Amino acid sequence: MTAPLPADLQNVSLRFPGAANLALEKVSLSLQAGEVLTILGPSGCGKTTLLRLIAGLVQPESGSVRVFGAAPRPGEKSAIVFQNFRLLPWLTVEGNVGFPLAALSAAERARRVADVLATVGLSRFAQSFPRELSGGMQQRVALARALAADPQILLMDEPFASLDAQSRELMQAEVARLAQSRSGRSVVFVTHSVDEALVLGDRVVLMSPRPGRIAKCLDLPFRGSAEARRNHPDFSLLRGELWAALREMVLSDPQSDFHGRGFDESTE
Ligand SMILES: Nc1ncnc2c1ncn2[C@@H]1O[C@H](COP(=O)(O)OP(=O)(O)OP(=O)(O)O)[C@@H](O)[C@H]1O
Repeated sequence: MTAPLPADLQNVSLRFPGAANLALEKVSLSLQAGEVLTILGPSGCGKTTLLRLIAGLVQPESGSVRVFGAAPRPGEKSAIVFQNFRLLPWLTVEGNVGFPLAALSAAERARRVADVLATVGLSRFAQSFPRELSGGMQQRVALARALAADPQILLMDEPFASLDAQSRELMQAEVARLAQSRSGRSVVFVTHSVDEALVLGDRVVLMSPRPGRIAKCLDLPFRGSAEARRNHPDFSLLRGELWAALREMVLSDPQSDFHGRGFDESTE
């Protein structure tokens, strides 16, 4: 018997109460063990909703969502890292990271917290408060908190969007390292950045809005470091292809601020 997939969505449709459009329409997607799936698409195409379905935080109207062969339950197999960190300001780094581990004994909790803080390079800051840390470090704490529960699926919702360019690159390298270091853990990474999707993903899923659908799924022909990927002969080609598809979606979407506007390629 083959092992159940980390996540398997079949023909999933979902409409939020009162909404004119389906947030997702007939989305089918499978997540393999150990893979990094990057999800790219314009605002409102349902990227976050897709993550929330896998996390068991929302239910499909029709179709099925299975996580390791069962209906997903929040906090069971997956953990989410958000764009805005969501740290508790009155707790230290150690307190924040250990927060979801309340059910464990104090000794086991301390061991796990020390472990994940070492993984993200923050052992020296265990007693600091979030306000004493840079944005990049706060996002490392959020990542450590997600890893503390040892989830089999790490769901990342534009986690580096509010970081400066340098911190973002360092954090991307961190995620790439994590993805490679523990075989079996899968990552679903939502981003608005074509570059980030290509630098981190094994596969890139491009979504289109209103209703949210999967427009394209690319199996990337490169792996490894950001530098190795950028030097691959197909990198620019895929980057151009994804950009063109995104631009077309945004320009043809009546609800987009850019609807109907033409861009002169030479001035970009
Ligand atoms: N709780 C909710 N109630 C009502 N509508 C919602 C809710 N959450 C999302 N939506 C709507 O569902 C659609 C998909 O939203 P979602 O947040 O998944 O998109 P997204 O691709 O993640 O967008 P962004 O890139 O702007 O974060 C949007 O039209 C959004 O307005």
